[in-house]
Amino acid sequence: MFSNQDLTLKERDLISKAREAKDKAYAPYSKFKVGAAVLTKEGKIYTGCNIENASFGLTVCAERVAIFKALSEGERRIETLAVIADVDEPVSPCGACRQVILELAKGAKILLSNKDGSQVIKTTPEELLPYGFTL
Ligand SMILES: O=c1ccn([C@H]2C[C@H](O)[C@@H](CO)O2)c(=O)[nH]1
Ligand SMILES: [Zn+2]
Repeated sequence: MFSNQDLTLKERDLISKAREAKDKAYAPYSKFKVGAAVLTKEGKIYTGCNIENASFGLTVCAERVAIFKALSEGERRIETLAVIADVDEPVSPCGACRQVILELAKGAKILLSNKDGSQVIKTTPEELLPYGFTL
């Protein structure tokens, strides 16, 4: 476990971009706002927030929005993914996102932050989804 001051400036910046994205979350049902930010190997940043729907199963998580935004702009090399939510302990991506991260953010550094960055977990796609399914 790390805290903000143990992180590089780049890592801190990515977490603060994720925090800004969190404020744009559309989460009228759960009221649980999540933000994510992807940094590509070329240095571009794509952000995402969770977007819910009255048909609950259609909800898309912040992580997937950020990753899909990057991929849809042609990006294929994700260096770091940061995720943040207003929680005391680092936010934990759902199973669906873990599967997507394993395939689309292969080799990336994953930063999972609590609300104020006082607790940050640095992990990997493989650690998040051991024995994950791939083709
Ligand atoms: O890592 C996570 C965990 C949850 N959510 C969203 C999905 C839903 O909108 C709300 C409550 O689960 O939070 C995310 O976006 N990312
Ligand atoms: Zn998810």
